[in-house]
This record gives sequence, C-alpha cells and structure tokens, in this order.
Amino acid sequence: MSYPLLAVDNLACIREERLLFEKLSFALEAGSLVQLEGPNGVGKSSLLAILAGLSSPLEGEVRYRGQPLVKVRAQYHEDLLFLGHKSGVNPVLSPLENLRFYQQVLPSHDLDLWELLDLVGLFGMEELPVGQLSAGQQRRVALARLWLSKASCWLLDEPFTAIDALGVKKLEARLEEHCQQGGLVVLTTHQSLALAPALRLNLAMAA
Ligand SMILES: Nc1ncnc2c1ncn2[C@@H]1O[C@H](COP(=O)(O)OP(=O)(O)OP(=O)(O)O)[C@@H](O)[C@H]1O
Repeated sequence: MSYPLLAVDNLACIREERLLFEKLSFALEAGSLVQLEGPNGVGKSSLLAILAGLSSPLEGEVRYRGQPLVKVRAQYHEDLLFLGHKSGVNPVLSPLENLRFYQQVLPSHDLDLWELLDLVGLFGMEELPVGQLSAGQQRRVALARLWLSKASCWLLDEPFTAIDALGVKKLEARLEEHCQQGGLVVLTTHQSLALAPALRLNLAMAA
C-alpha cells in the first residue's frame, strides 16, 4: 500500500488561548507544491512548525509515509528541510563556511560550493562574514540549502522574503524541479507565484 508523503488528521492548534484552526485533515503527495494561505496571524507558521515536528498540536496527528510522526521522528528529520523565519545562518562565518557546515550536517548532494555560491548570486561575497551582507544576501545563504539538501519534504516559511525578482524566478524554478523529482514543497508566501500550486490551503477557512 502506498501512503502520502505527509498527512494530517483532525489537527487543532491553540496559541495563547486562541484557537487558530481545528479539524484540519489533508494528505500531501510526493511531487506536489502546496501553498498555505491566509492573513497575518492566522496560523501558517504554527502549522508549518507542527508539520516539522517542532511543536505539538492540541489534537490530531501528523503522519510521514503513513507512520505517526512521533514514531518515525529521526527518519523524518533525515528527510526534512525546514526553513523558518530565522535564517539558520551563522553571522560570523562566511557564506562558504556556512555552506560547508550545511554540507557536513545535512544529507547533501556533492556539489561544488563555489559553483553553488555563484548560482545563488553570492560570487565575490564568499569570504565576508554573513552578518555584513544585506538582508537578501543573507537569505540567499540560507536558501542555498535548497540546492544542497537531499531531503524530500521541504517546509518553507516565506522563502521569497527579501529576495529580488530574478532571485525569486530562480527559486521558483528550483521548487518546480524538486517537485518534478518527486519531492514535496509546502510553503507560505504573501506573494503571488508564477508556479501553480497543486493545493492552496487557506487557514482562514479552518478557524
Ligand atoms: N510560540 C508562540 N507562543 C505564543 N503565541 C504564538 C506562538 N507562535 C505563534 N503565536 C501566535 O499564534 C498566532 C499565529 O501566528 P503564526 O506565526 O502562526 O501566523 P502566520 O499565519 O504565520 O502569520 P504571518 O502571515 O504574519 O507570518 C499569532 O497570533 C501569534 O501571536
């Protein structure tokens, strides 16, 4: 029997005594791009954190390949790339050193890191401390993980923030490629995408 890559069943989430959503059930198949939508504060990041196994729902469960997340956490985390609001870059290290670190700790493709820096538009910046780069350049260091990572499940919170139009195009092409290769992308964004998501999930409807 084949299972969806990720599924949620009857999920409810409460924050500071406010019910954000309840009775949320859906299945996310490999190869799909899923966009979480809704106004500020509706609970998109909270849902992503639950999907990543970083916080617990009030009710319901998340399943990875048919198994409850709590039972397969280690296996799931090997197959997960989570990019939250915090960039996860080390500001005192250079872009090159940050990428070397990712390559060591993440299941990674064996890419030439100089070529990757060029690809993400950081050529010439490779030796500077990341803390001295612009907001968009720092975000590009974090987003380089989308080329390095071998994980199937990508959970991306506002990946396009601070990225210029050309950078957004490149990112969208990478997300499309990941889906074509059988990966799953779940993202939040307030921008309109050139890509057509397989599923749009508006959390304002689930409150
Ligand atoms: N760790 C937390 N502790 C307490 N309240 C929280 C926590 N995280 C989120 N919240 C609250 O939950 C609500 C939903 O926040 P969340 O970040 O999930 O919204 P969002 O839909 O991602 O918003 P945005 O579009 O602004 O990014 C907010 O009212 C927020 O204050």
